[in-house]
Amino acid sequence: MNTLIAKLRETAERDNATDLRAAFAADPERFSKFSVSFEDLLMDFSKTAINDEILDLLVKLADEAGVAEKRAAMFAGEKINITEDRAVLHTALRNRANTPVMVDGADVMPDVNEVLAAMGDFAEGIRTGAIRGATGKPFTDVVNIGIGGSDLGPAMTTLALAPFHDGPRLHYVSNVDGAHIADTLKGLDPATTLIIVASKTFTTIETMTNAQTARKFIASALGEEAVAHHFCAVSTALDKVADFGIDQSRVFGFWDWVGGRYSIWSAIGLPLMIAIGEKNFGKFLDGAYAIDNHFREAPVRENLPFLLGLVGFYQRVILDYPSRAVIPYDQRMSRFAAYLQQLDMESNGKSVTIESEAVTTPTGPIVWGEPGTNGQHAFFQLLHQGTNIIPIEFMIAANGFESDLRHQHQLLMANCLAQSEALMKGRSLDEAKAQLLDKGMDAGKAEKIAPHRVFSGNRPSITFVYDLLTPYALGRLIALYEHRVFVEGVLFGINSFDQWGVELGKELATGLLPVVSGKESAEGHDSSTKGLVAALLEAAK
Ligand SMILES: O=P(O)(O)OC[C@H]1O[C@H](O)[C@H](O)[C@@H](O)[C@@H]1O
Repeated sequence: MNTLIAKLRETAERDNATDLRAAFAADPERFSKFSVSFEDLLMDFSKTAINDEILDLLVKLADEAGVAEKRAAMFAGEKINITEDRAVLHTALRNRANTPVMVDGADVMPDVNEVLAAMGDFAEGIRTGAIRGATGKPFTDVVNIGIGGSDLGPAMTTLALAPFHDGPRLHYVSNVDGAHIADTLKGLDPATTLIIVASKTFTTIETMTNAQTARKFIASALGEEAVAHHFCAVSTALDKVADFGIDQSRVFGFWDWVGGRYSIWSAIGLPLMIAIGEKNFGKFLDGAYAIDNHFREAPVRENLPFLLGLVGFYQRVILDYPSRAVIPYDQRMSRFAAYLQQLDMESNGKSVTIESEAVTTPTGPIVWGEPGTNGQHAFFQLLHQGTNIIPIEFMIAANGFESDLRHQHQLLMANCLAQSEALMKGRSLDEAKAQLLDKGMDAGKAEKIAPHRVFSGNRPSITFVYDLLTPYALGRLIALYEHRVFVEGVLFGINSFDQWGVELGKELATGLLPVVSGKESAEGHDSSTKGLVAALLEAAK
């Protein structure tokens, strides 16, 4: 085993380093030591079981793993996604300085700029009504059809940036379940509806199937010729888009060096741009670019994504916590955890190292979450008193957009801070007993009830604070998480940029389609699959 990892484990146990209350009691400077800021974004990780010695060891481990060199290789366009022989350059999409970024000897920036400008023209045309539907009416509704990276980014950000949404209404269809598209199209007027078909590969069965359903919705109401006016596409597979019958002038390309889960900055962001406008989309890119520079330049101990990665690695590998929860105290961020699930779990849910060996440490944690305060009334019981320790990442803006509802924002802030404080401090048996006795309970009953009211405390969390959730601030937050996933991936020793784990199910689904359609027998499948097929076919009779 890596000696630094062994040393980290030893240190964690020896110092009882997980005792957060003791750490706060011993050091009044703990907050200032273990919190960092970039612009108005503050990351407080003082409520995690980190100390100077552990941080030093983690920094050494990052040195040994070559995080800095690999970071440079990523930004420089080296083909660090070795299993697909691809560069990893989502950072080029928000390279606002426009410095050359070379892949295979060619600068990618002219292509990046060209697509961004074309998206801007198209988005503004839709927003102003200069581009209209087949019957001459302006578009009131836009339906984005895509799944995974071609859905989660634009869907999450459109919701998060609702206060900036002044374009047509946006709808997102992803699931192959016909219910999703049926419910979405119900109530929409084909004459004023624009369909965006978004797929990096343009082969994804869900998206292709929903696109055909949407095509019928347009063509049956307005005629085949209307399809050209009501469809556009976003893809890296321009030949396949042409086969679908979408006009070249309505196709916005991106490149194989943009991973699906990193593609919100590319033409996949078109629906967001239509919603909030070209200028605000530019600010969203600016925010990510600011974090890119910070990640590249800031010393490790002041570097938010780097530190977030180190703490995440420590919690996953050294302390062996299997999951982490992301809890934004922001209703508009309600899809943020879903977005992070793809970003993090598809990137770091791996069991093989970059050298094709079995990993020797745990890799990516299970990521999940919901906005506060809602989560408090649902699953926080387990976070406070359950038998697993689940580190939490809280986020809270200092200001809401609803200035007339400031008192509600104050309640939101108070709740966010109360949760991290409660998780850290807990309540001892003596405190619980004393509280009950104070309330007048008799001693015998207090003895029995008090254990149920004990909180172990020492439960870790990180809190992010920022001024206001603007396009810039959101761009910054997403890029921060992208680079955190990168840092952890390097420390795990894996390739964070492929996703072979989604393939097997896809292959088997293709084989099972004729079986569940009753065209082929289930022979050759296991008895469970055969039994399930029989039950479904019987019930569908
Ligand atoms: O954009 P597409 O090619 O349609 O792919 C959509 C999604 O499907 C796949 O199964 C991958 O796991 C995702 O990384 C991807 O974002």
